[in-house]
Amino acid sequence: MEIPVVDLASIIKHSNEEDRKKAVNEFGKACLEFGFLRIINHGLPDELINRSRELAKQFFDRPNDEKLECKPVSTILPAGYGKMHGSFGCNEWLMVCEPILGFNVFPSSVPHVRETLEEIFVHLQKLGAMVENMVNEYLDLPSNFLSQFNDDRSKDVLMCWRYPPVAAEDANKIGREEHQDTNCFTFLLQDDADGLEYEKDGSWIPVLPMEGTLVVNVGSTIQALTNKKMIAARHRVRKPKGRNRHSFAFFYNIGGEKWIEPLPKFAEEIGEAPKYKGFFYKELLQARLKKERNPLTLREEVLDLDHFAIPVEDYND
Ligand SMILES: O=C(O)CCC(=O)C(=O)O
Ligand SMILES: [Fe+2]
Repeated sequence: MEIPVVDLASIIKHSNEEDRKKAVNEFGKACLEFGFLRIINHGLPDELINRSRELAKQFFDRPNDEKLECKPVSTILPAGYGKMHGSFGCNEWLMVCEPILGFNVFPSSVPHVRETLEEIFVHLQKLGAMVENMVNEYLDLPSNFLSQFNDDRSKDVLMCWRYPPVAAEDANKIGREEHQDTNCFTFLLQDDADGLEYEKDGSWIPVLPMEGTLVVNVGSTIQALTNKKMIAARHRVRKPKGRNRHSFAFFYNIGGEKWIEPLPKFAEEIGEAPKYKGFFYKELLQARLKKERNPLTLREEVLDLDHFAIPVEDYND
C-alpha cells in the first residue's frame, strides 16, 4: 500500500487555520496507521538538496585512503567516515553531527562539502522540530510538551549513505538489514535508485523514489511514548543494481539520559495497560549501535523496542 503524502505548505506558510489543521491531522494519522509517509512542500530548498547530494557523491568517489583520513575524532559522537564489512555489503557512510559541537570531519579535497552538509543539517533539524510540534498537537499533548521533553539537539545525526552496486546474481539481496529506527523521527532523502521497503501488516512494500518528496518515519521512542499508538515501521534496503545508491537519513534524536515509557495519557488515563517497561534511551541505542559498527555482534545481543515490551498476559497485573 502506497504511503500517504502530506502537503506541508500550509504549515510552512502559516496559511489558513483549516488547511493547517488538515495537514496536522493527515500527518498524525499517517504516523498511527503506517509509521511511514512522504512530505511535500517541506521547505527544504531543492537547490540545497541537489548540492548536498552532489557533494556527498563527490566525497564517496574519493580514493579510499583519503576517505579513511576522515575517521571520527570524537568518541562521544563518531562523526566522520565509516564502512560496513558484513554480509549485507560494504555500505559506506559519512556521519554529520550538530555543527556547533565541532566534531564533524570532512575532506579538504571536496570544496564546500562542510558548509553544504552542515547547512542541510540545520534545515533538517528545523523540520524535525516542526514535525514534532505537529505530532504534539495531533496527540493533544500540552503545548510544547514534546519539544520540552526532547530539548537536547546535540544528538541529532545526518547519515549520508552509499550502497555500492553488487554483482548481477546478488542484486535484490538485502543491503541494509530490517530495523526500526530507535529515535523520534527520521527524514529520508533517497536518490533515484529504488531499494527502500517498509513493512506493513507483515508485507514488505517498496517506497519508490519520488522527486520533490521527503520520506518521514516514526522511531521507537515515539512508539513507546504513545504506547504503540504511533508505530515505528520496520524498513530495509535492497542492494542496488549496476550503480551506487545514495541516501541521506536525518535522525531527529533524543538524549540518552531520557527515561522513555508510555505516557499516562496513552495508558493508565484511558484504562490501557502500558505496553512497555520504562528504559533510558541510551539502553536502546547502545545495543543497536554496537551491532551496526561490529558485524560480529550476535543477533540476540541486539535490543529493539520489543525487548522492553510487557507481555500481554502481564498487562492486568
Ligand atoms: O538508505 C535508506 O534509504 C534508509 C536508511 C535507514 O533506514 C537508516 O539509516 O536508518
Ligand atoms: Fe532506518
